[in-house]
Amino acid sequence: ADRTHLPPTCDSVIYCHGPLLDTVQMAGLYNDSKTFVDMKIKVSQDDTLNHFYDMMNRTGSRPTKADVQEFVSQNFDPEGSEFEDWRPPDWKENPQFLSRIKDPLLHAWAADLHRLWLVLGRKMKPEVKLQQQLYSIIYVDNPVIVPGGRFREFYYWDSYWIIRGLLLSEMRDTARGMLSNFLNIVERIGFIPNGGRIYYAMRSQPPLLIPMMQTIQEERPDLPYLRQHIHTLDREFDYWLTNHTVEVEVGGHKYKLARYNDMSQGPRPESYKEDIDVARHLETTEKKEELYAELKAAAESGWDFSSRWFILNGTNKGNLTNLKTRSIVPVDLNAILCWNARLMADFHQRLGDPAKAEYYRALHEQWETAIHEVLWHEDVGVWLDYSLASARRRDYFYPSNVAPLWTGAYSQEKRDYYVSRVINYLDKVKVDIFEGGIPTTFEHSGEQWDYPNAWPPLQYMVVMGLHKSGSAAAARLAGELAAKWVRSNLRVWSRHRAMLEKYDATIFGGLGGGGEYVVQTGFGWTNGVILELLNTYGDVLTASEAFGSGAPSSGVVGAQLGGGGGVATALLVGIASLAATALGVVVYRRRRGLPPRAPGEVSRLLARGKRYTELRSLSGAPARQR
Ligand SMILES: OC[C@H]1O[C@H](O[C@H]2O[C@H](CO)[C@@H](O)[C@H](O)[C@H]2O)[C@H](O)[C@@H](O)[C@@H]1O
Repeated sequence: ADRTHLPPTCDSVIYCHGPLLDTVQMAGLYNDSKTFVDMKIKVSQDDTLNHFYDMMNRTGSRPTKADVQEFVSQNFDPEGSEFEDWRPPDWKENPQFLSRIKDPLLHAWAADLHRLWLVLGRKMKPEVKLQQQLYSIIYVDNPVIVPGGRFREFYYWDSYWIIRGLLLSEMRDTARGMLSNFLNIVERIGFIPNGGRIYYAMRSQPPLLIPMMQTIQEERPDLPYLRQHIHTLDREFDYWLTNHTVEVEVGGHKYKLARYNDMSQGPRPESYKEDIDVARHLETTEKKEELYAELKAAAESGWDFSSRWFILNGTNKGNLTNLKTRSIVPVDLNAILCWNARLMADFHQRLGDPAKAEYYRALHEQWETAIHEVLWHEDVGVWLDYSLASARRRDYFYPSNVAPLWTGAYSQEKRDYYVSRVINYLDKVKVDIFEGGIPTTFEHSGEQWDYPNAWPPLQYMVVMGLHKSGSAAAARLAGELAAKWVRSNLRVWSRHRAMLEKYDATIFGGLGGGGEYVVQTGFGWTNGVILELLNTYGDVLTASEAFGSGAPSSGVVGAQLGGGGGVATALLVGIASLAATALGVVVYRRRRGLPPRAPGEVSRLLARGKRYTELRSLSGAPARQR
């Protein structure tokens, strides 16, 4: 397709396209390409460009790295220059939800996480509003809570979990301020960009604005606020309907479903060199542009990057050059949009607009039908992504396969049926045998949204989907998965005093990795998810569990000991861990009705120093390739 008529990622000839960006980013001055595009221009855009061309003339258009570094130092202030000190005024000690957390260790940890909002709050200096052209940050009136680390600005889908966490912390003004920022941005830009920088302004992220409004309304109903902003919500929904839907024909019927997309030219400015390098082997500009579009669409999905978006000979093998994000209809995106339609019908009903309510009700029904007809698979017992390229399902495990349970995007009359099939599916793929959480995929591509990484929003979707499904078996599984996630996060916290953006599913207390930047700490959505799990399970959940319960015991012992050093402690932890793992194998197999392992088999594996990871091969799950 011809993409030459499309606009660049944004107008700025400094932050989004043009020779200056190309020269600086290709010089590779920083470990992280995002550093440069987050810097503030010292003087004016025109002066900066003049200084750039002076430097190019001086060096015969072949500047050395040192020349480029000097130019940047002279013309730009460091990243993060747009913020001033800010303490959220609505932060207070001891919000009520803490009292629901019975276990003293978990209680103390929750109080620490509540305190982290103070660290992650960002308020823009007034001059940012007056001199937008000197910054890449998108100005918003209200302070925000950011994810943390290199993510110094708001992120669209992250903010859903952040806002929920803030409400538990009784930080209503901050939460509502963030929602108001988003509503204001939809009015200014027409949709919510991936994140709060102009270089993100041509793509979005999973559409959670309408659920954010629902979250705020649920916590404290405010009809006038809803009325004031309902048209903005209409606009956000319409953006997705207009720019992201495709027609899918199955069994002679046509259905409308959504997929991620991109309508701009050029590589991602924040990962400029990385994208140019991936596209390097392609001969034509047209082919390069197609690949850039796939990269940007993958970033829009929030799963940047993942084998989930690879298509190679009809499989999910390959690498970034095989990205075909735009050709895949994802379960989670459609589950979220179906939910959006239901919420919008409800909002309009509450506001006394039956015509609009009916419009969204019809859309919701169509979406629900399409999800069932195209994405649900009776033989597998779950929803699966759909490939537009091959007109076939993509039968791979992703936590997002069960997203319709979370968003309620299925016929409620058949609830028990869907729920029991999904539990069987999760059991079949052995989703609960991983020591550190649910892995993102079973493919080890080296990308960050792949095995063995485990991401907070995905744990949340599965746990909450099961938790609220009304089935006792589902609730039990939800509780087990939640306990494992909470304890593994706690393990990392007790060792490193850090909350991470992602973890390693295969190691209790394991750190996430892979992808194009190092694992980040902070971390907005991680804290939000843990706070909500602690709020949900705090009356029964403990930081450790007694032996023999089938829970992952190996790391729990360490967490109890606070990850302390010393040979004796390490030995104790080691012995207890081996015993617990052996016991875990027995319990795991018994619970699933599997015959016990041959005598000595488990101890032989344990003696080889392999621990819980081996449980996966013992039970048939893929082995870790790292
Ligand atoms: O700079 C690379 C990419 O970084 C972001 O993606 C990752 O972090 C986000 C913030 O936590 C998260 O929303 C996203 O799911 C992560 O993959 C950014 O969103 C991407 O657009 C960007 O290319």
